Amino acid sequence: MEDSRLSIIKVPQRLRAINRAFTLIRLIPMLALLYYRVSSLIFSHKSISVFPWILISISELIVGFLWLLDQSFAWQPISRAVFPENISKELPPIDVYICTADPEKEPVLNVMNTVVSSMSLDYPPEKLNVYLSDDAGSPITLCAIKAAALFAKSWIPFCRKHKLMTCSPELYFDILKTDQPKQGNEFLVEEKEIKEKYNVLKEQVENAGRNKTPPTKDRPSHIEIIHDDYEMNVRSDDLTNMPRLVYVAREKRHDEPHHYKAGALNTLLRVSGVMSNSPYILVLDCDMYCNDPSSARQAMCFHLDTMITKSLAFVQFPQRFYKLSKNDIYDSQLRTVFKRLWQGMDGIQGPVLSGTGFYLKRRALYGGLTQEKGWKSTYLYPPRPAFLGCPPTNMNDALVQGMKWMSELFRMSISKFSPFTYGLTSRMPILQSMCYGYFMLSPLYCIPMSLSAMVPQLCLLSGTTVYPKVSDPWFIWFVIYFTGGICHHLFDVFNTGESFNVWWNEMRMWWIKCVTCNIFGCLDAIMNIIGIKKRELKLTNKAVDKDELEKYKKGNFELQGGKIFLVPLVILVLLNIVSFIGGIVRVVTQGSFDEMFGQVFLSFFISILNYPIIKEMVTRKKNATA
Ligand SMILES: O=c1ccn([C@@H]2O[C@H](COP(=O)(O)OP(=O)(O)O[C@H]3O[C@H](CO)[C@@H](O)[C@H](O)[C@H]3O)[C@@H](O)[C@H]2O)c(=O)[nH]1
Ligand SMILES: [Mn+2]
Repeated sequence: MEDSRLSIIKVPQRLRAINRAFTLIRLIPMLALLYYRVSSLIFSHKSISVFPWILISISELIVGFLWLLDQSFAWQPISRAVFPENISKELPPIDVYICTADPEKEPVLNVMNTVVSSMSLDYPPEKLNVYLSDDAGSPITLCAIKAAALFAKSWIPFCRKHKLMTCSPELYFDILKTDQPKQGNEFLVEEKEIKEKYNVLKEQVENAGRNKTPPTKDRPSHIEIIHDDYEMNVRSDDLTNMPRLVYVAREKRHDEPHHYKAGALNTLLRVSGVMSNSPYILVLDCDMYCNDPSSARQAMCFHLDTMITKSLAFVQFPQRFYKLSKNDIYDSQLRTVFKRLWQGMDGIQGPVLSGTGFYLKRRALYGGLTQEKGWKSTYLYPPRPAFLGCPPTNMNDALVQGMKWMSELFRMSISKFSPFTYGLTSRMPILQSMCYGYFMLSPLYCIPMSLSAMVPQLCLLSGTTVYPKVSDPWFIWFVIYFTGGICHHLFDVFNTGESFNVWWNEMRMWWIKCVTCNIFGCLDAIMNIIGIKKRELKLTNKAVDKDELEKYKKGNFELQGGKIFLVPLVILVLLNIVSFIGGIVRVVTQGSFDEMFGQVFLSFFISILNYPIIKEMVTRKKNATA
């Protein structure tokens, strides 16, 4: 019985117990601190400066509230494993959707790698249909997809014959050379041949790219079947049959909203509805190479399981990245999201749809995919990444992306889908509402993080205290609260098999995002809402600059191109250095260690956390003056 299961759930009991203990350990000091803040303000015998005190109290209140919501993710984390070899039912057809929007920012060769790798999925080819939506309607992409289809005719049999795992040619030849599973003369000869064919494809794509035509704002739709074995009646054998490949550029009119990716997906739904109408859909961004041909079968371990399929809307895979530097300074692996938040949500009702890398049941879309209709989701974090994307390699790209999210989340938090209206009226279970609430309100972290990097420091410079003295009995609560948080994070990082360095990088990047992306995201949303600024979704840049990549690999930040975006970061970092130095001088000359310790420590902490940023600023300054 046990071995015929398609999937299992792992409930990490120890982790759950430790998480809950940490929640308790921090809840008590948090309440104590809030009491201390309010009571000092009301009954204070001490001379406190009211204004900074209130600002700090507000910060701590917001942090406390968001922290409370955040505990919902740590309450019931689970993980899953699947056994595709146990599938005995007939596999259902799948439509693959790939969206691209701009041949400049999204290199066409990479898009073709996504296309080719998805065509190479280990799935019956007559049950796989790949649709590429080209929102630029670019002749370059159309030309490239034809060349890619030709290349796939050799590539797919090569992958199938040798059972290759890495089915994106770019990854296969360029990055994962070490991944080559086969040896032997025959294989090496074939590999050489296929490499030459890939070089031809590269050349063809490059040539197509040379003849740049500016995108037209108005155009009719263009739908073209690029390859269809069954229509062409070229029934050959199991090794050479290919999935159907379709190119779709939807109609666009400059005065009509096109709804970005959502609009593109809607078009694909309608087009594929007529052509193949498969019951399952795999949604991919143009930079998400399929990296494990078995991902479709893995997803089917849930969709074909009679115990869960009825209410299962989609199976979400995490977004993982190639070319990640060992020292992941931009925290691109998003460990917290994919190993903590998503697994936490999976234990409650399943993760939210994260835009790419999921196998969706078409039927779940009829009448709207909402939780009230009882739809659920599952999450799979397999050992081998199912899909691989391209990480940002400079601060600007890491920012732009974060800001987009923050802006949209903030808009949502004050829309009719806000956790306060939607969560309460839809009678969502409490833990679930907390999860959604956390996502939507997390942009607000910008307030406490900026205030706590500014107010105590300015007060330190002017000699005002905002924390209790070290000798004050209340001080210990601050210590427990602060170190409790640090320890919980550290435990979580170690528990997911990561190092001390990851913990430090995550903390820095989280802080940086709070004082940049979150601030600008909130401002952007507010300006949209009051109508000063038009809402625009900026595409993330996927073209990697060679020098930038080098710098990234060495673990150095690239601040160029950030402009206004980095202003708050630079100001806050400088302020903390100045106030740390000023604070030390004051403590030494006035002997005020007891009352000033908290503030000196905070300035010190923020300064050392941002050491790589300081280093980069100094290097840039030097280079500029040299
Ligand atoms: O008008 C548009 C704009 C974008 N896209 C495509 O949408 C995808 C995602 O855009 P990208 O700029 O790469 O956004 P990211 O910040 O990387 O996107 C993350 O966040 C988005 C939600 O904000 C999700 O939809 C994405 O799947 C997720 O990867 C890409 O394939 C684009 O080509 C279109 O098809 N049409
Ligand atoms: Mn992307």
